[in-house]
Amino acid sequence: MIPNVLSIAGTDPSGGAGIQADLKAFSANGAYGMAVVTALVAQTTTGVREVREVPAGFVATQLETLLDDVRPDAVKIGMLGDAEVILAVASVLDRYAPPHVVLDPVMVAKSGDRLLAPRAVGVLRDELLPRVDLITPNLPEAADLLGEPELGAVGELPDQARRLTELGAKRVLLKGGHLSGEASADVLVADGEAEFLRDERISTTNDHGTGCTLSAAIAALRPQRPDWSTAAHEAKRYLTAALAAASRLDVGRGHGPVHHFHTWW
Ligand SMILES: Nc1ncnc2c1ncn2[C@@H]1O[C@H](COP(=O)(O)OP(=O)(O)OP(=O)(O)O)[C@@H](O)[C@H]1O
Ligand SMILES: Cc1ncc(CO)c(N)n1
Repeated sequence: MIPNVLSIAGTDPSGGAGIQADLKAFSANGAYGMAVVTALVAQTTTGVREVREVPAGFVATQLETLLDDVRPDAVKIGMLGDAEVILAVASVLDRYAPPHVVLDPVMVAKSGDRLLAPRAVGVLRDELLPRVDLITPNLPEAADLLGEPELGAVGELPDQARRLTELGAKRVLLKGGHLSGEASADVLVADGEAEFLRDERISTTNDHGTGCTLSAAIAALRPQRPDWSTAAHEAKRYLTAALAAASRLDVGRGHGPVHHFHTWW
Protein backbone atom coordinates (compact mmCIF):
# COMPACT_ATOMS: atom_id res chain seq x y z
CA MET A 1 0.00 0.00 0.00
CA ILE A 2 1.17 3.54 -0.76
CA PRO A 3 1.99 5.35 2.55
CA ASN A 4 -0.02 8.45 3.53
CA VAL A 5 2.44 11.14 4.61
CA LEU A 6 1.53 14.47 6.21
CA SER A 7 3.45 17.75 6.11
CA ILE A 8 2.79 20.38 8.79
CA ALA A 9 4.61 23.48 7.52
CA GLY A 10 4.55 26.97 6.00
CA THR A 11 4.17 27.89 2.34
CA ASP A 12 6.50 29.00 -0.46
CA PRO A 13 4.67 30.38 -3.52
CA SER A 14 7.81 29.85 -5.63
CA GLY A 15 7.51 26.11 -4.92
CA GLY A 16 11.06 25.57 -3.68
CA ALA A 17 10.59 25.16 0.07
CA GLY A 18 7.92 24.51 2.68
CA ILE A 19 4.67 22.65 1.97
CA GLN A 20 5.11 22.91 -1.80
CA ALA A 21 8.54 21.22 -1.71
CA ASP A 22 7.34 18.61 0.79
CA LEU A 23 4.43 17.50 -1.41
CA LYS A 24 6.72 17.16 -4.44
CA ALA A 25 9.29 15.18 -2.41
CA PHE A 26 6.53 12.91 -1.03
CA SER A 27 5.27 12.12 -4.56
CA ALA A 28 8.73 11.58 -5.99
CA ASN A 29 9.50 9.15 -3.14
CA GLY A 30 6.43 6.98 -3.58
CA ALA A 31 4.10 8.46 -0.94
CA TYR A 32 0.63 10.02 -0.98
CA GLY A 33 1.04 13.62 0.26
CA MET A 34 -1.20 15.57 2.65
CA ALA A 35 -0.60 19.03 4.16
CA VAL A 36 -1.64 21.26 7.05
CA VAL A 37 -0.52 24.88 6.60
CA THR A 38 0.88 26.71 9.66
CA ALA A 39 1.88 30.02 8.04
CA LEU A 40 1.44 31.84 4.75
CA VAL A 41 4.82 33.13 3.63
CA ALA A 42 5.25 35.70 0.87
CA GLN A 43 8.64 34.42 -0.31
CA THR A 44 10.48 33.45 -3.43
CA THR A 45 14.03 32.56 -4.50
CA THR A 46 15.25 36.01 -3.40
CA GLY A 47 13.87 36.07 0.14
CA VAL A 48 10.89 36.55 2.43
CA ARG A 49 8.68 39.63 2.10
CA GLU A 50 5.99 38.93 4.69
CA VAL A 51 4.68 36.17 6.96
CA ARG A 52 1.07 35.66 8.10
CA GLU A 53 0.68 33.10 10.86
CA VAL A 54 -2.31 30.77 10.85
CA PRO A 55 -3.96 31.02 14.32
CA ALA A 56 -2.83 28.10 16.51
CA GLY A 57 -6.42 27.03 17.17
CA PHE A 58 -7.03 26.67 13.45
CA VAL A 59 -3.82 24.68 12.94
CA ALA A 60 -5.21 22.31 15.59
CA THR A 61 -8.62 22.21 13.85
CA GLN A 62 -7.01 21.35 10.49
CA LEU A 63 -5.00 18.56 12.14
CA GLU A 64 -7.95 17.12 14.09
CA THR A 65 -10.21 17.24 11.03
CA LEU A 66 -7.63 15.33 9.01
CA LEU A 67 -6.57 12.87 11.71
CA ASP A 68 -10.16 11.97 12.63
CA ASP A 69 -10.45 10.63 9.07
CA VAL A 70 -6.95 9.55 7.94
CA ARG A 71 -4.18 7.84 9.89
CA PRO A 72 -0.86 8.99 8.40
CA ASP A 73 2.02 6.51 8.06
CA ALA A 74 4.54 9.31 8.71
CA VAL A 75 4.58 13.03 9.52
CA LYS A 76 7.06 15.74 8.60
CA ILE A 77 6.94 18.96 10.64
CA GLY A 78 8.59 22.08 9.20
CA MET A 79 8.02 25.81 9.85
CA LEU A 80 5.78 26.42 12.88
CA GLY A 81 6.37 30.17 13.33
CA ASP A 82 5.49 30.76 16.96
CA ALA A 83 5.15 29.16 20.38
CA GLU A 84 1.35 28.81 20.27
CA VAL A 85 1.48 26.76 17.05
CA ILE A 86 4.26 24.57 18.52
CA LEU A 87 2.12 23.84 21.59
CA ALA A 88 -0.94 23.10 19.42
CA VAL A 89 1.04 20.61 17.32
CA ALA A 90 2.58 18.99 20.44
CA SER A 91 -0.87 18.49 21.93
CA VAL A 92 -2.22 16.88 18.72
CA LEU A 93 0.82 14.54 18.59
CA ASP A 94 0.01 13.43 22.15
CA ARG A 95 -3.63 12.73 21.33
CA TYR A 96 -3.23 10.96 17.97
CA ALA A 97 0.28 9.45 18.36
CA PRO A 98 1.09 9.18 14.63
CA PRO A 99 4.06 6.94 13.73
CA HIS A 100 7.40 8.14 12.25
CA VAL A 101 7.43 11.85 13.09
CA VAL A 102 10.29 13.91 11.59
CA LEU A 103 10.86 17.48 12.84
CA ASP A 104 12.85 19.93 10.73
CA PRO A 105 13.33 22.71 13.33
CA VAL A 106 13.04 25.54 10.80
CA MET A 107 14.26 28.84 12.27
CA VAL A 108 15.80 30.99 9.53
CA ALA A 109 15.38 30.91 5.71
CA LYS A 110 18.45 30.71 3.45
CA SER A 111 17.91 34.43 2.76
CA GLY A 112 18.50 35.14 6.47
CA ASP A 113 14.85 35.92 7.26
CA ARG A 114 13.51 34.52 10.56
CA LEU A 115 10.77 31.89 10.29
CA LEU A 116 10.52 31.14 14.04
CA ALA A 117 10.08 33.78 16.76
CA PRO A 118 13.31 33.83 18.85
CA ARG A 119 11.36 33.31 22.10
CA ALA A 120 9.81 30.15 20.64
CA VAL A 121 13.15 28.28 20.31
CA GLY A 122 12.99 27.13 23.95
CA VAL A 123 9.38 25.94 23.50
CA LEU A 124 10.38 23.94 20.40
CA ARG A 125 13.30 22.39 22.33
CA ASP A 126 11.34 21.57 25.49
CA GLU A 127 7.89 20.67 24.11
CA LEU A 128 8.44 19.22 20.64
CA LEU A 129 11.92 17.61 20.53
CA PRO A 130 11.03 14.86 23.03
CA ARG A 131 7.80 14.03 21.14
CA VAL A 132 9.29 13.25 17.71
CA ASP A 133 11.33 10.36 16.28
CA LEU A 134 13.94 12.34 14.36
CA ILE A 135 15.10 15.98 14.23
CA THR A 136 17.02 17.37 11.24
CA PRO A 137 18.66 20.68 12.29
CA ASN A 138 21.17 22.58 10.17
CA LEU A 139 24.26 23.98 11.93
CA PRO A 140 22.80 27.37 13.01
CA GLU A 141 19.65 25.63 14.32
CA ALA A 142 21.71 23.07 16.27
CA ALA A 143 23.77 25.88 17.80
CA ASP A 144 20.62 27.78 18.77
CA LEU A 145 18.96 24.73 20.34
CA LEU A 146 22.06 23.99 22.44
CA GLY A 147 23.13 27.57 23.14
CA GLU A 148 26.54 26.78 21.61
CA PRO A 149 28.66 28.45 18.91
CA GLU A 150 28.03 27.26 15.34
CA LEU A 151 30.34 24.40 14.25
CA GLY A 152 32.93 24.95 11.53
CA ALA A 153 34.29 21.44 10.86
CA VAL A 154 32.78 18.11 9.78
CA GLY A 155 34.66 16.19 12.51
CA GLU A 156 32.72 18.06 15.21
CA LEU A 157 29.28 16.96 13.93
CA PRO A 158 28.94 13.61 15.81
CA ASP A 159 29.57 15.09 19.28
CA GLN A 160 27.15 17.96 18.74
CA ALA A 161 24.50 15.57 17.38
CA ARG A 162 24.96 13.43 20.54
CA ARG A 163 24.45 16.50 22.73
CA LEU A 164 21.18 17.16 20.87
CA THR A 165 19.96 13.66 21.75
CA GLU A 166 20.64 14.59 25.40
CA LEU A 167 17.97 17.31 25.00
CA GLY A 168 15.44 14.51 24.47
CA ALA A 169 15.50 13.95 20.71
CA LYS A 170 15.39 10.20 19.96
CA ARG A 171 17.45 10.56 16.78
CA VAL A 172 19.33 13.48 15.23
CA LEU A 173 20.34 14.07 11.63
CA LEU A 174 22.69 17.05 11.87
CA LYS A 175 23.07 18.63 8.41
CA GLY A 176 26.47 19.92 7.36
CA GLY A 177 25.23 21.70 4.23
CA HIS A 178 26.56 25.05 5.49
CA LEU A 179 30.16 23.76 5.59
CA SER A 180 32.43 23.90 2.55
CA GLY A 181 34.48 21.05 1.09
CA GLU A 182 34.45 18.44 -1.66
CA ALA A 183 31.75 16.30 -0.08
CA SER A 184 28.48 17.27 1.57
CA ALA A 185 28.35 15.41 4.87
CA ASP A 186 25.60 15.03 7.47
CA VAL A 187 25.64 12.82 10.56
CA LEU A 188 22.88 10.58 11.93
CA VAL A 189 22.97 9.76 15.64
CA ALA A 190 20.67 7.17 17.21
CA ASP A 191 21.20 5.22 20.44
CA GLY A 192 24.58 6.94 20.90
CA GLU A 193 25.87 5.55 17.56
CA ALA A 194 26.90 8.04 14.86
CA GLU A 195 27.07 7.37 11.13
CA PHE A 196 27.96 9.79 8.35
CA LEU A 197 25.77 10.38 5.31
CA ARG A 198 28.16 11.57 2.62
CA ASP A 199 27.54 12.47 -0.99
CA GLU A 200 29.16 14.63 -3.63
CA ARG A 201 28.72 18.40 -3.24
CA ILE A 202 26.88 19.82 -6.27
CA SER A 203 28.12 23.18 -7.48
CA THR A 204 24.89 25.16 -7.82
CA THR A 205 23.03 28.21 -6.51
CA ASN A 206 19.78 26.18 -6.76
CA ASP A 207 19.86 25.20 -3.09
CA HIS A 208 16.59 26.73 -1.83
CA GLY A 209 14.61 24.13 0.13
CA THR A 210 17.31 21.47 0.43
CA GLY A 211 16.54 21.00 4.13
CA CYS A 212 12.76 20.73 3.51
CA THR A 213 13.39 18.22 0.73
CA LEU A 214 15.66 15.99 2.82
CA SER A 215 13.31 15.77 5.81
CA ALA A 216 10.26 15.25 3.57
CA ALA A 217 12.00 12.48 1.61
CA ILE A 218 12.96 10.74 4.88
CA ALA A 219 9.31 10.89 6.08
CA ALA A 220 8.10 9.52 2.72
CA LEU A 221 10.63 6.68 2.69
CA ARG A 222 10.57 5.63 6.37
CA PRO A 223 7.29 3.62 6.15
CA GLN A 224 8.66 1.92 3.02
CA ARG A 225 12.07 1.00 4.48
CA PRO A 226 13.12 -1.22 7.41
CA ASP A 227 14.80 1.47 9.54
CA TRP A 228 15.69 5.15 9.87
CA SER A 229 19.25 4.73 8.65
CA THR A 230 18.19 3.15 5.35
CA ALA A 231 15.53 5.84 4.80
CA ALA A 232 17.99 8.66 5.62
CA HIS A 233 20.73 7.37 3.29
CA GLU A 234 18.24 6.98 0.45
CA ALA A 235 16.71 10.42 1.06
CA LYS A 236 20.20 11.94 0.95
CA ARG A 237 20.83 10.26 -2.44
CA TYR A 238 17.48 11.59 -3.68
CA LEU A 239 18.39 15.14 -2.57
CA THR A 240 21.77 15.03 -4.34
CA ALA A 241 20.02 13.89 -7.53
CA ALA A 242 17.40 16.65 -7.15
CA LEU A 243 20.20 19.22 -6.67
CA ALA A 244 21.96 17.94 -9.82
CA ALA A 245 18.65 18.04 -11.77
CA ALA A 246 18.13 21.68 -10.69
CA SER A 247 20.46 22.73 -13.52
CA ARG A 248 17.49 22.04 -15.85
CA LEU A 249 15.32 24.64 -14.07
CA ASP A 250 15.09 28.37 -14.68
CA VAL A 251 13.11 29.70 -11.68
CA GLY A 252 13.75 33.15 -10.19
CA ARG A 253 16.82 35.31 -9.75
CA GLY A 254 18.03 34.16 -6.32
CA HIS A 255 18.59 30.76 -4.71
CA GLY A 256 16.63 28.59 -7.15
CA PRO A 257 14.78 25.41 -6.17
CA VAL A 258 15.90 21.80 -6.55
CA HIS A 259 14.06 19.67 -9.10
CA HIS A 260 11.86 16.84 -7.81
CA PHE A 261 11.68 14.40 -10.63
CA HIS A 262 9.65 11.28 -11.01
CA THR A 263 10.76 8.07 -12.59
CA TRP A 264 7.82 6.62 -14.41
CA TRP A 265 8.03 2.86 -14.18
N1 LIG B 1 25.68 21.96 -2.78
C1 LIG B 1 25.23 20.85 -2.19
N2 LIG B 1 25.48 19.64 -2.76
C2 LIG B 1 25.03 18.49 -2.18
N3 LIG B 1 24.34 18.49 -1.03
C3 LIG B 1 24.06 19.66 -0.42
C4 LIG B 1 24.49 20.90 -0.96
N4 LIG B 1 24.05 21.91 -0.14
C5 LIG B 1 23.36 21.32 0.86
N5 LIG B 1 23.39 19.96 0.70
C6 LIG B 1 22.73 18.98 1.55
O1 LIG B 1 21.38 19.45 1.66
C7 LIG B 1 20.83 19.08 2.92
C8 LIG B 1 20.32 20.31 3.61
O2 LIG B 1 21.44 20.96 4.15
P1 LIG B 1 21.49 22.41 4.77
O3 LIG B 1 22.46 22.35 5.90
O4 LIG B 1 21.76 23.39 3.66
O5 LIG B 1 20.00 22.56 5.29
P2 LIG B 1 19.09 23.82 5.51
O6 LIG B 1 19.93 25.01 5.87
O7 LIG B 1 18.06 23.41 6.51
O8 LIG B 1 18.42 24.03 4.09
P3 LIG B 1 17.23 25.07 3.68
O9 LIG B 1 17.03 26.04 4.80
O10 LIG B 1 17.67 25.70 2.40
O11 LIG B 1 16.02 24.24 3.43
C9 LIG B 1 21.96 18.32 3.63
O12 LIG B 1 21.84 16.96 3.38
C10 LIG B 1 23.21 18.89 2.98
O13 LIG B 1 24.31 18.04 3.12
C1 LIG C 1 7.88 27.76 4.55
C2 LIG C 1 9.35 27.54 4.61
N1 LIG C 1 9.82 26.51 5.35
C3 LIG C 1 11.15 26.30 5.43
C4 LIG C 1 12.03 27.12 4.78
C5 LIG C 1 13.53 26.88 4.93
O1 LIG C 1 14.19 26.87 3.81
C6 LIG C 1 11.51 28.18 4.00
N2 LIG C 1 12.30 29.03 3.31
N3 LIG C 1 10.17 28.36 3.94
